[in-house]
Amino acid sequence: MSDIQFDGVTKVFGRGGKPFTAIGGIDFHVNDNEFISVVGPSGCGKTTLMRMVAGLETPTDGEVRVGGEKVTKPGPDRAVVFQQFALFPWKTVRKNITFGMRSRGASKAERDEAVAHYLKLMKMEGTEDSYPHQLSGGMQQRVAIARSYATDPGVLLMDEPFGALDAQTRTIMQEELVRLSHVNPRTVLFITHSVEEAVYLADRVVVMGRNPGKIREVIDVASTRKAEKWSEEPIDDVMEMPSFTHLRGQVWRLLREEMGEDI
Ligand SMILES: Nc1ncnc2c1ncn2[C@@H]1O[C@H](COP(=O)(O)OP(=O)(O)OP(=O)(O)O)[C@@H](O)[C@H]1O
Repeated sequence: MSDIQFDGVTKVFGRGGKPFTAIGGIDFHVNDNEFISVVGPSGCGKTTLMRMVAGLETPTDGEVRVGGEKVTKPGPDRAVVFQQFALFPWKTVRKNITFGMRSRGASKAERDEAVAHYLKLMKMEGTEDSYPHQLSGGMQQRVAIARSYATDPGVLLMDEPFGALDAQTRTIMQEELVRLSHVNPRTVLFITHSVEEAVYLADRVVVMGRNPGKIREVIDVASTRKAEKWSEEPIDDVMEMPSFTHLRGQVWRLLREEMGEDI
């Protein structure tokens, strides 16, 4: 089980000698294998929330539990994918993908199998021996995603993973992530500034508000996706469906209210 439980999670930072409440008491449950997108105005605490699940930041009050265990430090059960690809430039694609597996003591046969499996899923066969600088930005990010899956974490934490990609590559990556999450379901927290991306990918979209950071509303997408068979259609067609534009409008309205004078 890799569910995530937030219980009264509060984070206070010291800023300029004064306490600043970045997250003001969040209670929320992410189900095992559920895909959650998180949207909200800049500075509402999305990254801070994710860092607390990753164990890179400790709540000032309350607690985060993953699979029932209180998070106190980073662990192999939680993989993080950031906007910057964060590959090792001096290692080949193969070695980048298997990095976490090696430190876990996986055998060569297991590593070879994982490389073949994920490169096939990512449509990147034949790039095993390439170095990151020989790949496009989209390909590098696919390797980063393959690496995070290869360590077999229960929870994937993605902070604007497609933010640095051009629009076309981003669309391809979104489709691939949906495909991957069918073949290889994981509990995912996905931060994005794109409302379309949030709605397209998620089972539920969490809209956050700020001052202090809190959950404003949670919007269910999974039931609509299933009823309208989104996964059988190409992304461009899904984004034109009334069921999609309705949900997108709902998230937009909430965000607009939260952003107030900023837009
Ligand atoms: N280490 C820190 N020390 C002090 N303040 C911090 C620290 N980290 C984050 N903050 C503050 O906490 C608030 C939330 O930051 P966070 O990066 O989590 O927001 P965000 O929603 O991810 O923003 P963005 O969408 O712009 O990336 C911001 O006001 C930020 O300045």
